[in-house]
Amino acid sequence: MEMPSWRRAVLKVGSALIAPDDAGTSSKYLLAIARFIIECHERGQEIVLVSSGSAAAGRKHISYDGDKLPVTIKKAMAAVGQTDMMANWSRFFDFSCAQVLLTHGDLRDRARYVSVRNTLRTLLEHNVLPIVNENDALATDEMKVGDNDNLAAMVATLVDADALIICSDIDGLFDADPRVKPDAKKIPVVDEITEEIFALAGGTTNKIATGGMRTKIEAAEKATSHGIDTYIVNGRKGATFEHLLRGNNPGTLFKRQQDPMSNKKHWLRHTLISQGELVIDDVSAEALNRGESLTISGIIDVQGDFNRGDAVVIRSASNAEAIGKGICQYSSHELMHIKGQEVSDIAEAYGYSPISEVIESNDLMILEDE
Ligand SMILES: Nc1ncnc2c1ncn2[C@@H]1O[C@H](COP(=O)(O)OP(=O)(O)O)[C@@H](O)[C@H]1O
Ligand SMILES: N[C@@H](CCC(=O)OP(=O)(O)O)C(=O)O
Repeated sequence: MEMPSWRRAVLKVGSALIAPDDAGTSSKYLLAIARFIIECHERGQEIVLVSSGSAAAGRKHISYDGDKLPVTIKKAMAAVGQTDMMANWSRFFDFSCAQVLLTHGDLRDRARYVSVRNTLRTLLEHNVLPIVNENDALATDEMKVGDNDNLAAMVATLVDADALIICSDIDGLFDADPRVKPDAKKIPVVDEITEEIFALAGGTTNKIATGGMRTKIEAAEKATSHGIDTYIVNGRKGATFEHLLRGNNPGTLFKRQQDPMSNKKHWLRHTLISQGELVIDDVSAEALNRGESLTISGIIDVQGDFNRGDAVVIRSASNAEAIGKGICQYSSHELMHIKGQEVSDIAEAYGYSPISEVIESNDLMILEDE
């Protein structure tokens, strides 16, 4: 099967390929992947590599016998394994590699998001191979993306890639986990990611991997909604990369949506985590649907504890469904005092005149827009 051509791709490589035998990093599978990256460079196709495997690589430096790794041990393994993982990649290339360690905190802050985007674009302009991983050594639960499939999708939208290629230890998405159901069938193309597609996904049996199939489908959902074709392929097979170079689809292709979201709306929808909720009246809900901003007078209720600049979900009082998400210019504490009031009344009562826009239309994403 033919695959669409691409100019810039994000290539995600899972832990099972970096450190396959529980004995630190290995070149066993990376050689074919590195050859693929070199060939893409020679053709003028740009690659951003998102590489897992720091914790898997670090296992040989920090011994731990228990079954479930404590977070501190995993972080220590990631810190020591990250340098091994980078060194293992670098030795394959004549061009330079750059280490870029990110957390979700870097991606949900718009200024930091734009800054990372500029850095990655500059590295590509200078023919440097960016190698991205989550900054596991210091990321806390609140700060982290948590898995590199979703991180790779966020990076793909960040650099406006045309393709996201997720290299795993399996041939693609099957109608059930083939390790559990050996007669499961591979699905070559997914036109639309629905709940039925998510229901096919099981977890991982690999102790050091994070996602399993579910996070790969989440990543495909993020990327395809940004107009990025997404592939899940088997990185253990050299033939995979020969197929990719010939323009064939060796795994599962999740087709990009024809009507992708704008970069900022995508960031709001898929990268920002909401910290609270605003319940608004029907008049305001209609105004939002017309593309207007949300004002103080339309707010009926405020839920959660959030600061200025945090993302919040918006619901209308007459409908339980969320209608949108946006960046709030007020904290929950401030809004509790002024919600539902006209600016002139607030000025009279409190002696100051606040801005009436709680969420500007530019910082707002209506869910029906998708
Ligand atoms: N429907 C499915 N199709 C294919 N693989 C599946 C499915 N459900 C669960 N899996 C499991 O997902 C695993 C790949 O995810 P994971 O172990 O996290 O790999 P990686 O380290 O590459 O991210 C496969 O080895 C397979 O056992
Ligand atoms: N950031 C982690 C990997 C997290 C992850 O998603 O792992 P995997 O499921 O193997 O892609 C690491 O480098 O160990």
